[in-house]
Amino acid sequence: AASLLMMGVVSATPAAASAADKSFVAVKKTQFTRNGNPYYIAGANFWYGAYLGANDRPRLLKELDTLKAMGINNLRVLAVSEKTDMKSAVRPATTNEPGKYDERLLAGMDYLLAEMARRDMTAVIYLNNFWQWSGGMTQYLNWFAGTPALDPNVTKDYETYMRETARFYTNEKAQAEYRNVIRTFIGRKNTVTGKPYAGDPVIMSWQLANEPRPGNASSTPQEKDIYVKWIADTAAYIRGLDKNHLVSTGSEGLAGSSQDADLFARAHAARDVDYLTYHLWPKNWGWIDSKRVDATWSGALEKSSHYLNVHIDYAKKIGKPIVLEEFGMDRDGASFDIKAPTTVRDRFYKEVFDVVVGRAEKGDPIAGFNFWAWGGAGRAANPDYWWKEGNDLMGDPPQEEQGLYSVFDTDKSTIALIRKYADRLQALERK
Ligand SMILES: O=C1NC[C@H](CO)[C@@H](O)[C@@H]1O
Repeated sequence: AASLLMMGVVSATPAAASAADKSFVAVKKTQFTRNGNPYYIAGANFWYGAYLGANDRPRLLKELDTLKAMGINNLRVLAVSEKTDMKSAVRPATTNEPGKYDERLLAGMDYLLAEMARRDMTAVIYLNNFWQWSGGMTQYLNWFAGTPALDPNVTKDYETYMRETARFYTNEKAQAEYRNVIRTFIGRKNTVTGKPYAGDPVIMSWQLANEPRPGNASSTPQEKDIYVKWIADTAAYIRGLDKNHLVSTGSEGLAGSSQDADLFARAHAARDVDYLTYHLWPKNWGWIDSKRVDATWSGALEKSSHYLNVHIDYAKKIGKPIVLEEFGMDRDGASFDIKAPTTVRDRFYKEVFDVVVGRAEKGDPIAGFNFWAWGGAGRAANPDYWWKEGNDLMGDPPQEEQGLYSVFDTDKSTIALIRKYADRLQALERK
């Protein structure tokens, strides 16, 4: 135990702070509070933040300073990755095989959290992934069910991938190892600050996974019940380890709930799920054709506006805050080139912000946003824009072209837009 303690893997002391400690983000009816004030999220997706904490600290500090300067107060980051043969997954992984965790990479999260705390930022940390780009649930099944980890970028068969990946929820050995990872991670002591994670207010929320889905579009009532139970049980397990931090699911909303509003409500009614999440992807969901924007923009805007508003209405009914923790749009003409304009992206971001910030200002239960995703100083390394091990990491994980949705440090118009709306949200904290 001493060696584990020395490695900062387990904490010797229980969570230092009590739940009454106001420095932790908490929920009060349908709002977040922090340090006794309302708290709003002007956030970024920064999935690779801990990787920079391990492998490129000078770049990490620069990215955090740039993000702080544009009003960002929250980062949504990947906790762990699983080693896999799947081509479009990030390498190296924090988990090389069940129970074998890379301490050097885990210490990357220590450094990230220490530097975020110095900038008064908070972190939403997801502990698994429904998608393949960090190994994720399908890799757990490869370990414990012996099923092949089928990279949907290769098979092009997402329906099969989603149905098979959802078997993760009922595979006992996979669940046991997932809980080992949760316990190891939440029980960790930060090797930079000496603080136990469970007692560190820099963390806002533990998230079950990135975009967990009940299965594919035709998921059965039984699969939906399994999904609801997995969320409730896993959220309760996390609560049992850590009474200080919020718990969230990482759901996309209806798009991640087989378009079943009752399922979304049941899944998020769980006692230990503290707030709701949703994601908005007009291009991924086929609402907009980036090469035919004139013909498809109005339909995409109408669907997006409905999606944005209906989930805030769900949050009102369920009585919990909601965060739009992912949204994105590609560059003009579906280009990946950093020199391509971002006219359509900026127009889309403005529409999103007008709904999110506008309804937050009216006191509705929308607590803010995280745009997807910060690319910062990262640059695509290959003419085909695909990622290879050793290349810069950026907002687009390895399963997507490097430059698809990333907001780079040279995208001045988008950064200015984010800053403007971040300021409006921060103004609400002073009321
Ligand atoms: O969580 C996610 N949501 C959408 C992103 C962009 O397609 C994707 O990269 C990621 O898996």
